[in-house]
Amino acid sequence: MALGPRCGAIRACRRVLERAFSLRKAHSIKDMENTLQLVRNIIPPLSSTKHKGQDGRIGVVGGCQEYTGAPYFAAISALKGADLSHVFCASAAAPVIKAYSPELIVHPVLDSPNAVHEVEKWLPRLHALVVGPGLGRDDALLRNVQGILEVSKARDIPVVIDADGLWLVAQQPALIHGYRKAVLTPNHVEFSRLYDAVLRGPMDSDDSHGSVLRLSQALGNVTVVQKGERDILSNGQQVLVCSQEGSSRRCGGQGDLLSGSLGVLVHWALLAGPQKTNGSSPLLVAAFGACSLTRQCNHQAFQKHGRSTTTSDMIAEVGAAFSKLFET
Ligand SMILES: NC(=O)C1=CN([C@@H]2O[C@H](COP(=O)(O)OP(=O)(O)OC[C@H]3O[C@@H](n4cnc5c(N)ncnc54)[C@H](O)[C@@H]3O)[C@@H](O)[C@H]2O)[C@@H](O)CC1
Ligand SMILES: Nc1ncnc2c1ncn2[C@@H]1O[C@H](COP(=O)(O)OP(=O)(O)OP(=O)(O)O)[C@@H](O)[C@H]1O
Ligand SMILES: [Mg+2]
Repeated sequence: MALGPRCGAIRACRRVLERAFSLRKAHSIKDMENTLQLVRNIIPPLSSTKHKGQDGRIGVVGGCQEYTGAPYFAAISALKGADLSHVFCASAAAPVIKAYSPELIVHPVLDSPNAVHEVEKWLPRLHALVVGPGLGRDDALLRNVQGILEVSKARDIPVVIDADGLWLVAQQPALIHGYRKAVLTPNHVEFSRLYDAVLRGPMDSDDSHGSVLRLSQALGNVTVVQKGERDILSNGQQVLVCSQEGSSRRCGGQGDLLSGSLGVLVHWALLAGPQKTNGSSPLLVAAFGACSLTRQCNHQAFQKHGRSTTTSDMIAEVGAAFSKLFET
């Protein structure tokens, strides 16, 4: 009997908390829907008057003897929206990547002494670069990639930097400091490494929004996408959260799908400009689009394949996931 009023108070308290939680959830669903609408605004219409290349010519810089899957995943994901997709890789990786797909244009140049020039001559024909998937950490390759980043910046080419490209940036943050056309896509470990290198101290794991915001600011407002259970995105001014439903399957290669699709979305977003993104940064909107797409692919693939889901299964879902999210 004595517990009666206390139980009532606990129930009332729980109702208040549940209501607050469901309001917060409703609010974040509304935010997500508003941002998805901005992504829809930047997608170029398909048209019979366009020529090959107009919807995007994307380059992936990565691929070495050990890693051939990552550059393939990134490049084929880019090609699901773009018209042409190039891979600039080490010579040992090229025949393997070519054999995975006749649809990719593969240049075995990354370990050549002229690597920077060999890539630079293609830059006038490319709209964006994705730098890092499967690059490895060989010093000579990293030096070449440093040169490629420098010439890309000089030509104002947008760059998505992922995987071992982030390793390079952690060694030399000045390489991309203040470059407003760069997007970094670190996973949990890559983010801590970058944060440590740039802010010279461990991140506050209880404040992921603040950590992403501070890293972006410290890099001169470069866009940062911290991948994880929820993806947190910032350009040092705004913070977006993507919690599109995925699954609990965490096979390797999902980040490559994200960076490749982001390559083409970045091009589309910059082409569309801030009037189509309602004043939000086009790069943030593009990044939100790539995060939502990757997570939706993961969700759909998991429905069909469960625990055996692989990144190839997710790539097979790109078309349907894109339609569901962006062509509704
Ligand atoms: N099939 C392929 O060729 C693939 C190649 N990959 C390449 O492999 C190279 C190394 O990439 P890694 O991502 O392994 O980078 P790192 O070598 O920096 O390793 C990161 C480590 O952190 C762990 N990790 C990841 N997320 C974590 C989290 N949330 N919490 C705790 N630990 C976490 C991973 O298991 C991994 O051991 C890159 O070049 C990458 O592109 C990957 O993209 C996966 C697919
Ligand atoms: N715990 C999680 N729950 C749901 N989705 C997640 C979780 N962790 C990562 N993701 C999603 O998986 C995708 C890839 O993120 P991940 O952290 O696996 O990247 P990665 O380690 O770079 O992948 P890769 O193996 O390609 O290198 C992102 O879209 C991210 O949103
Ligand atoms: Mg990765």
